[in-house]
Amino acid sequence: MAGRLIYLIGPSGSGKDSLLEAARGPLAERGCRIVRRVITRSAEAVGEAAQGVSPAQFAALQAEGGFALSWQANGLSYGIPRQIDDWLAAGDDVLVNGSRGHLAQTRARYPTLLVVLLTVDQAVLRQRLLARGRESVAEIDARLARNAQFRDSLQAAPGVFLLDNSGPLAHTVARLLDCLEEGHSACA
Ligand SMILES: Nc1ncnc2c1ncn2[C@@H]1O[C@H](COP(=O)(O)OP(=O)(O)O)[C@@H](O)[C@H]1O
Ligand SMILES: O=P(O)(O)OC[C@H]1O[C@H](OP(=O)(O)OP(=O)(O)O)[C@H](O)[C@@H]1O
Repeated sequence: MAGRLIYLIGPSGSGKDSLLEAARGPLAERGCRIVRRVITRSAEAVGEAAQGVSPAQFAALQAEGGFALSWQANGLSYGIPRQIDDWLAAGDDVLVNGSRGHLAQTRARYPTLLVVLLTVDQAVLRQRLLARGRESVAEIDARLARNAQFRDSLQAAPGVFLLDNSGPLAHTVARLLDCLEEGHSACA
């Protein structure tokens, strides 16, 4: 039986990367893979969760069909390696750090996907982005404005599992694992 694509989305700074890192071990124990993204971000700003490439390298990978999914946002290009289709076909679940802006296209390609929307209060979000210190204040403001565009429509959308990350990360990890194990209606 084919595995399930779990599409984790949420505003920049909501904690997607932190959640993936914290849940990496328990997810692996449950046979769920986490794919490493390809991003046109400098190598020092990416880690285990992503591979940094130049725009030319990204274009070459895309041209040779290397991506199952790809999108542009925040001035960067993001690619999800095509390898996920082999994993899914082999019956493994695959968790992807995705894009809200690319949700419709992802749903078209993977109709049975589980969408997990990470939410955080906007004021907390701003504090977390400032504390993370990866972007300039102008870039942070642009991310917050982008979040405001998506927030209301996505939080009310059917088939989207809302996962609040305003509290301790350990709670969010536990809730994610519950969702995957219990077959919440949005997880079915
Ligand atoms: N539950 C949490 N409580 C406190 N800080 C958090 C929590 N989750 C994430 N953070 C912090 O918020 C910042 C943004 O998290 P990050 O994982 O980089 O978000 P994203 O990948 O969604 O942009 C990081 O500095 C991270 O340490
Ligand atoms: O359409 P959106 O939902 O806004 O998403 C756009 C991109 O921004 C996030 O990545 P990014 O590398 O910027 O992660 P960050 O959240 O850590 O900044 C997200 O994972 C998407 O790749």
